[in-house]
Order: sequence, then structure tokens, then C-alpha cells
Amino acid sequence: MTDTLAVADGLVLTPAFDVVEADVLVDADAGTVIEVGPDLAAAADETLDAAGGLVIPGLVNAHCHAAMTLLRGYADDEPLDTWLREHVWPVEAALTPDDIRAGTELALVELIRSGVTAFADMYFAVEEVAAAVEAAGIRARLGHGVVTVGKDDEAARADLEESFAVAERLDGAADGRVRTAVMPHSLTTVADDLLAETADRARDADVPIHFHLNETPDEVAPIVDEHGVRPSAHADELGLLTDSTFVAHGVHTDPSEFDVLAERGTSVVHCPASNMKLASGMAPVQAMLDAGVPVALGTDGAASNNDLDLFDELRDAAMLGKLAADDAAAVDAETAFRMATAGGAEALGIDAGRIAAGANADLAVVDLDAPHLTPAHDLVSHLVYAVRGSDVRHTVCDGRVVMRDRDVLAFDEAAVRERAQEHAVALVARAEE
Ligand SMILES: N[C@@H](CCSC[C@H]1O[C@@H](n2cnc3c(=O)[nH]cnc32)[C@H](O)[C@@H]1O)C(=O)O
Ligand SMILES: [Zn+2]
Repeated sequence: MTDTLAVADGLVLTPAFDVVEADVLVDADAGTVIEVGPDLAAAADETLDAAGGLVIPGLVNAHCHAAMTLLRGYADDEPLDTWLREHVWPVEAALTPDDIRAGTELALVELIRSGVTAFADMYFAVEEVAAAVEAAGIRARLGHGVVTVGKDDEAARADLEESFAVAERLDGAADGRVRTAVMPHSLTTVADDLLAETADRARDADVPIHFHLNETPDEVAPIVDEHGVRPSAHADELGLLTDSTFVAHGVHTDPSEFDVLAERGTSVVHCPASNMKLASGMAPVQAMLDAGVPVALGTDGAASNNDLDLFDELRDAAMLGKLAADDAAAVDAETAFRMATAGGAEALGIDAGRIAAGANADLAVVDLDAPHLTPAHDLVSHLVYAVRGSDVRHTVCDGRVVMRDRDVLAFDEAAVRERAQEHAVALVARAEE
């Protein structure tokens, strides 16, 4: 007999962006939605109370460095280049796998609490990240970040090989909830010959590629100077852009690049908070969407955000998108919400982002009973402009409840926080020795 779960008595956001009163009946074994409709709770084995709430597809955080929660608030108010080279990288050099486990568990608690059911992560000690994801019960596209600048040939080669080894070893882990990608850090931090090799081998192994693209002007000028083409064209010449590739940021991207990205079907993951905090710039999100570029949403790491609440990102994306386009109609609520759901699913190459019969049962229940969500003229507007991560009451992934009444089931939250705090303090002390 199948094990069923009913998300009962709430409102449900449909794929057409209508809000209906319905129960969601889930096959907990298969991890899929059986039916969306009235009065489905009576026959279910287990019920999740959604009364007073809105059931939404689980959010997808399509660009993250989860373990960087350990560096939250460690080095603020610096531009990308100094922030990375003078502050972040020296501390990261002292990271241990245990640190990464502790930081990732903290990130997972934060992600699940704000209704995220899938995320992409670029970091190292990816075994630890995968083990934490397996325990947490959500989905992820994981990869080892490769940086070759400043390394000798042997160290650079080892980093690249690790990226492919991780992608092969961990793909399909956690009952298929963990998928992988190869993740060269960016076009300016990985040598060209290794980028070309990455593209070739990724195609042969059928593994997606994820990297940072055009985050700052410093990532554009050297490529234009050396190769005479924009970075997206250069990436395309190297063979890096396919429909399974997804790139982070795309801030300093011009219309010729929109065409390349759209033609290849490469998704851009917009990270508005990180882009504002590091003063990287405003991504031309509406223009990219108009040109047919698939756009998703991400937080980036907690050290440049400084939290992992994707509802903040929704609001920031809508706001910054208007400013960038000089148009209040740009990046409207529905557009922003699609980026954080179906857009993220497309970027990660997973089936998610909608609540409908047959779809993966990845969803969250948002409490609507709050002063900042009153009155309720338009709930899609609320999701983007007014809901906070802390409004999420339950999170379900793959048909299983991962948070019930704000209690993340896989972890003892107090212990996770304490462990992260201890690891963060010891890490910084070691790095600054
Ligand atoms: N194996 C590499 C590590 C790369 S992981 C991915 C890297 O991206 C860094 N990172 C985090 N946020 C950003 C960003 O916004 N832009 C570029 N890099 C970032 C992060 O600190 C981490 O070092 C090594 O040996 O250094
Ligand atoms: Zn990043």
C-alpha cells in the first residue's frame, strides 16, 4: 500500500498562477503529487495542516556556497576582488571537511526554514555537502569549485580532476536527490586550456557545467582585451555553453551576449543581494528575459548576502529589476516568482517548480495570518513583495515532510547552530594566526 500525505485545508498556487482552495494529495513513496482538489485529506495516511496558509512550489536557490554561512558577517563592505582575495580565500584555505559539514548543515536549516527544496552549490569537500543534503531531505545540484589562478600545473590539474571525480561519484546520491555538475569558478580564475578541457569532458560525460559569468567589469575587460569578444562569446568558443549549463550573475552582460545565451539555452542565475552588497552592478534581468534567456534566482553565499532567505531575493529581484530597466513594470511579481521556481528547476535540470498531479511533491506552506500580509488583494504580489522566509510553516520535498510547524525534522537546530558557531570561531582564529 502506498504511503500518502495530504497537505490539507489551505489555498494552493496553481501552475497558471491562480489561487484555489484545495488539498494536495501526495504519494510519499513515489515523491509525487497524486491529485490537487477538494476533500482529499480523509483517505490520507498523514495530514499536514495548511489551514490559513498558501501552498506553493518549493523554492529553488540556483546559486549558493552553503558552507559560507561560517563567514557570514566576517568581511563586509568590500568589492568582489578584495573581498575574495584578501578576506575569503585566506580563510577558506584553513577550512576542514568538518567545518564544511557544520556550515552546510546551518545553511540547510536556513534554506528549509524559508521553503527552499532544491539548491545548487559550488564548494569543496563536496562529500560533506552531499551527506548533509542526504540527511536534510531536500535536492541539490552539487559541484567542486575549480580555481587555477595562482596554482602550479600540478595543483591546477588536481583541482580539475577533483571536480570531475566528485561529479561522477556523487551523481544520484540520496536516492537521486543529489545531482552533480562540474564547476569551474569563472572565466578569469580558471586557465583557458582547462576551461576547454572541462567543456569537452563534460559533454562526453553528460554532466552540466556551472560557473560565475560577468559578475563585475573586471571579469569582462581582460577577456575582451585578450580575445576581442565578449565573455559569453568566448565561453561559447570554449564550448562551455549548452542547455544544461547554468551561470551565476550575468551582471555585465550586453545584448549580443543575451543572444548567445538564449540560443544555447544557458540559464543565468540572478543574485541580486550579492550584486548589491559587493556593488557588482545591476543585471539586466528584464532585457535578458525579453531576449529569451532563461533566468533563475540565487542567494550566492551567506558571506555576500548575508542570509539564505530566497524570499528576500524575490523582493530584491523585482525591485532591482525595475531600477535596472528604469521601468516599474519590469520583473513583475509573477515573473520573479517563476524565476525562483520553474526557472530554478530549469537551471538545475530537475523536475520541480509546480504543484500539479504527476509533478514532484516539492512544496512549502506559507502562513498568511500575519499583519504584513494583510489585506490579501493579491497573493502572488505578497509572495514577492511581502512574505518573509520566517512565514514558511511547513516544507515538503520528494513527498516527505522536512519541516513541520517550523521544526526542521532532520536536525537539532540548536545543536547545528552551536556547532557552526564553534567551527566559525575556530576557523577564523586558525586563519588569522
Ligand atoms: N577549489 C577552489 C574553491 C572554489 S569553491 C567556490 C569559490 O567561490 C567563491 N565565491 C563565493 N561567492 C562568490 C562570488 O560572488 N563570486 C565569485 N566567487 C565567489 C567562494 O568563496 C569559493 O572560494 C579552491 O581551491 O580555491
Ligand atoms: Zn558565487
